[in-house]
Amino acid sequence: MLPAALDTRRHQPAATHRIGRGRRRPARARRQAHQHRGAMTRFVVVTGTDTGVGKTVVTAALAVALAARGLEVAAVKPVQTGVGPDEPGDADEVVRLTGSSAVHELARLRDPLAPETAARLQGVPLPLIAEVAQQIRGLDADVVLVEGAGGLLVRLDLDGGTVIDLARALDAEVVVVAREGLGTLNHAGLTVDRLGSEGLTPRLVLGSCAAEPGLAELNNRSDLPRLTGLPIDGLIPAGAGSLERTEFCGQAPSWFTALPGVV
Ligand SMILES: Nc1ncnc2c1ncn2[C@@H]1O[C@H](COP(=O)(O)OP(=O)(O)OP(=O)(O)O)[C@@H](O)[C@H]1O
Ligand SMILES: C[C@H](N)[C@H](N)CCCCCC(=O)O
Ligand SMILES: [Mg+2]
Repeated sequence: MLPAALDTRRHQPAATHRIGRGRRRPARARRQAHQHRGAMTRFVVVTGTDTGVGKTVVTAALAVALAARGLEVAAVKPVQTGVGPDEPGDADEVVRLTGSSAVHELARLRDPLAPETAARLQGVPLPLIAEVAQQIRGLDADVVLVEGAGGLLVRLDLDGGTVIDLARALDAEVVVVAREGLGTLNHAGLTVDRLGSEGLTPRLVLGSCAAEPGLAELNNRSDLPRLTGLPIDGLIPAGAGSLERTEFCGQAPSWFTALPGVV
């Protein structure tokens, strides 16, 4: 858990239990486990080909699927934009879907814009990517999921830092959430190519898959792996974001054929 002073969310998540887990291990056992895993913590950055592609829902689904493997999972939204002080943001959505209390939002800005733009308009600073990475490294978990804002090149600080810089600072795996419909071949291709040129090898997940896919959706499921060189590791069914927690936690592990953050 982040020390309270670092967890700048204005309101605590609803009273919740761990992701799909029963009682938390006693504090001494958790400290011993954390000391043991120390550098063993693995980081997964969840980015997307765009805003609104399903990064938050995928973050929640990954948290459930990893916890189902017996892993302690934490989730972080470094910068939330477009919500007021007492409105639910992405971190709250992850809490609602998973029941986890290990979910953190580090900064919140009023305008529904890119974090850099929203911060400039609000006249407030943003922590630099290096500072964000340091805070995230302080988390006590086997796997830490980090959701970006918008797509890959959206600036998360006032120094030009993006989720690419954060992934590099955390030596993180990168999950790219893509749409399944027409247009995704270009968006996913651009995103994957840019990550490759940065020396990062992403995984692909489709954020919202129709129960009855049309011509483009069907062909994209084979064209995306063929053109990006990446398998599709997860298909999140359309409507997943509207499921009740019990259904979401029961179904989420089945949506993935491979998981990041697992050695
Ligand atoms: N599988 C899904 N089925 C139905 N609705 C979904 C699904 N995934 C996402 N949505 C809905 O689409 C909207 C955008 O999804 P989400 O918030 O996950 O996108 P995002 O990529 O996280 O956006 P942002 O860049 O703002 O963080 C939300 O209202 C969410 O509930
Ligand atoms: C406000 C919304 N919820 C997103 N988190 C912010 C998306 C910024 C997208 C910027 C852009 O690509 O033009
Ligand atoms: Mg989101």
